Amino acid sequence: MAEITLKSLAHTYLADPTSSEDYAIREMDHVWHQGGAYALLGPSGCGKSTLLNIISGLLEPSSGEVLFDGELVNDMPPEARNIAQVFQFPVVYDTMTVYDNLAFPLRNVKTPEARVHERVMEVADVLELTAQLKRKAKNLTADEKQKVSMGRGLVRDDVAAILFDEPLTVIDPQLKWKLRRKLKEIHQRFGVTMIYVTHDQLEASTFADKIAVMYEGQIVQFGTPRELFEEPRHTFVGYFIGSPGMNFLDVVMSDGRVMSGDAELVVGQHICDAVAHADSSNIKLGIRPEFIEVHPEPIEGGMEARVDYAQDLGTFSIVHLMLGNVVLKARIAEDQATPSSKAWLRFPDDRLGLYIDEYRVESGHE
Ligand SMILES: Nc1ncnc2c1ncn2[C@@H]1O[C@H](COP(=O)(O)OP(=O)(O)OP(=O)(O)O)[C@@H](O)[C@H]1O
Repeated sequence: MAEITLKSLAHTYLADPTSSEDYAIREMDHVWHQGGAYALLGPSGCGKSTLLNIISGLLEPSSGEVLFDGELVNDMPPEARNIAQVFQFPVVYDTMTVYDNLAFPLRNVKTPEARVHERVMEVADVLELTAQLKRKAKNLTADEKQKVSMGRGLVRDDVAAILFDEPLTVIDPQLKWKLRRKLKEIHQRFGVTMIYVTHDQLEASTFADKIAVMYEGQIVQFGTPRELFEEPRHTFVGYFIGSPGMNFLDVVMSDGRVMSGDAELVVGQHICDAVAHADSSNIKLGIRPEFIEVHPEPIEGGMEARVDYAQDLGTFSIVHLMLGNVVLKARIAEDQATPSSKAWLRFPDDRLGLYIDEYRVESGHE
């Protein structure tokens, strides 16, 4: 097992990059601590696979350093890095039995047969493959093949880390959930560093203790699922995490008032001061749909809004609102009255985030 450090790492696939947009990985520093269960979460094309391939050595970065336990590994080939990688699609030897497939990575490093047997049986047990051990891999279903592929990644206990690149894509939805829990269990049992790539927030938060959210080649936040939900450091994290995502209101200061579109916002003095002193014209206030207070009657400090419509989703409703010409979504619990045409909104001070140039700034909550 190892601590993996990325120092001033950047990668471009172009021969002559001219701007930061030409980089699949924009310069970053990051540490994956030994033994952690991590997710690398982000939309398609943000650079997740590129980053994994740089860690495993399949790809050489354009600049920067990759260190395992402080040792520079940039020039080390993938086989010497001791990294197990599980890909989106199964990598199995069709003509071998399941047992031999699972044993392969161990025999490859000359593990004694008694130990091979012990580990194969242990991994087969966790992945519920024991009954299939004697079958040829070519006769397995796609789900079973991917389980074998994952097993091959998990079977060695001396690896620096195991990297999973969207490993459950081909798995039947019902089995997906079960396998995610299994992976978590395996992590707890074996304690190896795991980095799990996905574009699915649910998948990331069921597996990982900490999630790195990637956007346009950068890790914009690294935190627990709760931190990402409660204090998104970047507007992208706000949009991407949560369902629906965070509301963001473009704001400006006008005659001493904080305005969003044609609506005056009722916010604390420290927010007014921060907006007034911001050194940018890209200023947003963010608030999660869960944290907007929605009142059916006028209330002190309430901002009058029009109710467009409400979606009843069983245990809660999503109310679509217009505050002046600004569209907002609020989430209301089932036991709370859903307003029909008008509502009065309050933004609790401690739930508001101020974002300047897309990054959250501390606004000095009182
Ligand atoms: N071999 C390559 N040659 C050129 N450009 C590439 C290559 N591989 C990836 N890219 C580009 O690099 C960027 C990052 O791609 P990458 O595959 O790392 O993203 P990703 O987050 O893993 O996406 P996905 O979830 O779709 O796999 C994208 O713009 C992609 O088009």
